[in-house]
Amino acid sequence: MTTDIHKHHERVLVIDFGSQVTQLIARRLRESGVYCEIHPFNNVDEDFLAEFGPAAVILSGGPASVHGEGTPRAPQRVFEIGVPVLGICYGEQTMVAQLGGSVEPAIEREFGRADIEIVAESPLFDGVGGVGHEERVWMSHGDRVNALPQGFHPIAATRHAPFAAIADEGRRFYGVQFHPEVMNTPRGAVILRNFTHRIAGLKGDWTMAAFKDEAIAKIRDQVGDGRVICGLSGGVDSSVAAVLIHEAIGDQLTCVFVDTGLMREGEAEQVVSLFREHYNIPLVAADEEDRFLTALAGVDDPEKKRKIIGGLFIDVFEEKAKAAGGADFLAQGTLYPDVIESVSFAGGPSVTIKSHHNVGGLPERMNMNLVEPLRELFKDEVRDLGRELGLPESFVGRHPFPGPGLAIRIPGAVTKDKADTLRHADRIYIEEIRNAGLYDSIWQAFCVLLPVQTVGVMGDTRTYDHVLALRAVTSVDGMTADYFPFDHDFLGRTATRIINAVRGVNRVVYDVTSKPPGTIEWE
Ligand SMILES: Nc1ncnc2c1ncn2[C@@H]1O[C@H](COP(=O)(O)OP(=O)(O)OP(=O)(O)O)[C@@H](O)[C@H]1O
Ligand SMILES: O=c1[nH]c(=O)c2[nH+]cn([C@@H]3O[C@H](COP(=O)(O)O)[C@@H](O)[C@H]3O)c2[nH]1
Ligand SMILES: NC(=O)CC[C@H](N)C(=O)O
Ligand SMILES: [Mg+2]
Repeated sequence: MTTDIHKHHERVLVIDFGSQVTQLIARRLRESGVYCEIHPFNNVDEDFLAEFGPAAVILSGGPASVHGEGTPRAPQRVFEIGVPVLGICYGEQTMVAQLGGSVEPAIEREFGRADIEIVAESPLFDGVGGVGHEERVWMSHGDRVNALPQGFHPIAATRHAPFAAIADEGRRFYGVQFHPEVMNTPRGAVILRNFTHRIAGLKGDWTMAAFKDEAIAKIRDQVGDGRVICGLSGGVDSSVAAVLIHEAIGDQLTCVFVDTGLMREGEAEQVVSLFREHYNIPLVAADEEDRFLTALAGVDDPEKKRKIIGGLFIDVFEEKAKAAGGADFLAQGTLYPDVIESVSFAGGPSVTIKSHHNVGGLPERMNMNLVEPLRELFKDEVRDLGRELGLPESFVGRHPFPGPGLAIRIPGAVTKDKADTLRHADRIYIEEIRNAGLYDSIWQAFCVLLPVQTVGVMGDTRTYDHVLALRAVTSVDGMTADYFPFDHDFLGRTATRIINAVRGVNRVVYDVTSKPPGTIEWE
């Protein structure tokens, strides 16, 4: 259902018809200071609409065809509550069909870039252009509107889609065949902002400062005088969650940092000093290197490694919670993308690619309630909140780091020696990335120590050492990723430095695989 936070803000409801890019609608709105939530079309009924009380509604795109039988529709009530409605692609098509117009398979389908021509003045195109202006947009559709409902007129057209944008200015209903939410529609954000700010009259009251105060009040309310335990990894999400909760309830919070022996160089020290010394947050640092390495000895199957690590995390949390006198709540850094229920048209079970370690299994076994203060936020918003809370940039801007740590960057059996080698190489690689000013342009970068030895020659001697792979990707949410296009100078310089400095490595390669078909990590 809806969250409590929204009650204090102007809010937009995004009704999801299953488009691949629905999340981007929410991002664009949030970027302009508007709070919104995404809900699947089949969860939005009259009661829900009344409770949510949207100031405007956006209907997303989707894979179905409006003229197909039994395809999704927006709840008719959406058009009766007197708020502005914007239909995007499928959203435009279903709005047209539901209000008395019609949709047909297009003669020419349009995928990719297209130019629309504005054919009537409309507040939707304020600052974009007037009649006759051509604007670059991104299209992805096989159907098109061929007759408008009463009250509508076209405001933009393409050669193949005479109703590329439509408006009923009286009722404040708008439809666009293109996707304003994607970056490939350069002025899409302006168009969405026109809808929320000019047409719906929203002020944009969603700021991290406001969020912070409300979240603190909400945590106090939920936790009362209970005790909270929080797994702290030193990553962005758990760090921000911990600092926020600490502001709310102080010493009722205990953080547990597990040093798995599979962390990056200096990481354990940094986490402990930041949280103990700078924030004075009670932190149990559990040095469990031996335990993790012993449990992993000789295990080379990636899934087995992940399961062993996940299980040990739970054991350690359980022990530390008991030692701290028990806990009533478990804090997690769950983010909004983890929460959104996406609409699945494909059906059928999905396959497990990797068992991501998570502490989600913990509460049931330990009988604790969850505190998840970041559930409404995207990662970049979490970073903003971290800044708002005064977390140093060195934490806020960090690349994500997986819970299983270096274990999944050492294909084959993990040993302490290998972990040390990898740590050393990784430190140099990241240093080179920082020196080149590239750290913030890369979403995640790391080294992988391969279980392959090759022959080399160093100082006239034969070597027979390991191959190290460098990985760096760009991404928005880790779901898809592209390899980062380093220049050859950078790669050459970094390879030389690593081979000279790191014992046990005599060859360096760069991974140029995107995701899909690869994954970001190698295991
Ligand atoms: N070494 C660790 N010690 C304690 N808890 C951990 C550790 N590693 C992971 N966790 C727990 O698992 C959760 C999920 O890890 P995840 O890597 O997804 O998030 P994060 O580390 O907070 O942020 P980031 O995505 O930036 O790395 C963390 O929020 C934290 O609660
Ligand atoms: O907390 C985590 N526990 C895990 O078990 C785990 N496995 C992968 N990752 C991180 O998730 C993102 C996507 O990784 P993949 O493309 O390799 O699946 C990347 O950012 C990975 O680093 C994990 N994070
Ligand atoms: N991107 C969309 O929303 C596509 C809508 C519809 N499936 C079409 O092909 O026209
Ligand atoms: Mg992490």
